[in-house]
Amino acid sequence: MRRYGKHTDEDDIRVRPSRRGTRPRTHTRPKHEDAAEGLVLTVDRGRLTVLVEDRTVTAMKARELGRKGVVVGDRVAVVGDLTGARDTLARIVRVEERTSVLRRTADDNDPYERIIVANADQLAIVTALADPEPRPRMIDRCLVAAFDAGLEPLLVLTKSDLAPAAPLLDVYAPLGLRYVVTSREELAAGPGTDAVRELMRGQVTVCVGHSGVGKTTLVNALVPERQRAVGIVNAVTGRGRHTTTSALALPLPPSASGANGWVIDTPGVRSFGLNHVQPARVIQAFPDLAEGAEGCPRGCGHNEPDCALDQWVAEGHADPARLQSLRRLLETRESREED
Ligand SMILES: Nc1nc2c(ncn2[C@@H]2O[C@H](COP(=O)(O)OP(=O)(O)OP(=O)(O)O)[C@@H](O)[C@H]2O)c(=O)[nH]1
Ligand SMILES: [Zn+2]
Repeated sequence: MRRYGKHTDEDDIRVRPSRRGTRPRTHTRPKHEDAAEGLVLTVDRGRLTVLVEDRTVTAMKARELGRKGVVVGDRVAVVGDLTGARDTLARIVRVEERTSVLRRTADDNDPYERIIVANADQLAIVTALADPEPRPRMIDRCLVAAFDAGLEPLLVLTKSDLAPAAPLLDVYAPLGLRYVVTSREELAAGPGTDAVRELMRGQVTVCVGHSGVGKTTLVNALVPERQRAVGIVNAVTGRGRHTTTSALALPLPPSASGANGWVIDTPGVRSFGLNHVQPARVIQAFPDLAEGAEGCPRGCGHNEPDCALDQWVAEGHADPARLQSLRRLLETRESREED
């Protein structure tokens, strides 16, 4: 497969023996060596908002990128007018290799699972403890997507004034997830917000949650700059508010330690695509079980009669509750998003 997104200078350097010595000679300069580095903040109908140093630049994909998609979180090389001034348009000429990709689920409007965020470290699954009721199937789907993409899950339980967190936390206890319990009042008070920010320091965190769970309340508390950031995007797109379903990357305020990080809001993204998920990848998030799965038949889905994990657990190598949780997660691949 052709690799894209990686541009090495070797491509442009030809080495040949020289009478004067054996030093490689550069015949052609690297393409776009004057390009600036940028971070894609949001995408709207082919227009990308890219952060270049401290400026927000509008850009388009250069023709030479072909069909390759450019998504929020991508590290890119941009050329052209980088002033960020009104009505200027820069060009994205290169997409750097991605450390992770997150796909949104296929839906009625689009039969394909598409990559929506690149280079994230963490997936914050925002769930209200009540109003609306927690939906464990939905949480499970998000967990599978996170494990598959190699992202660290973080459970953010909101509206703690309405219901206790313990029953839900009990369900997830075998997974040993990181979690935080919060409410609008706690977020408004400050220390509650700091506690959540602390779990996001220096990381790129994607936030996902169903409508009404309090995701906007959370993101607004985490990123006081949000309104301004949305304003900049609106100035670029000429719309009244951020109405696209594109993700939007927002900077966390800097902390005393200097590390800040990014929060990526995902309006309109309700779940993540799981059609491509391989059990072998999900089980990597369960090191205690992964070892036992080495005794499984090839291509084992881990819920068949000859799965070696039953024996592994019976022999006391791992907690039966862990195996139960793994099997429940693997089953979500067959469930529908609405379940
Ligand atoms: N009781 C209670 N209500 C909350 C809390 N956080 C948010 N809400 C309310 O829940 C409703 C939804 O909050 P939002 O922050 O808009 O939720 P959202 O997930 O962004 O929802 P959408 O905007 O529909 O996507 C609003 O009426 C909030 O005032 C909380 O901690 N406790
Ligand atoms: Zn198995």
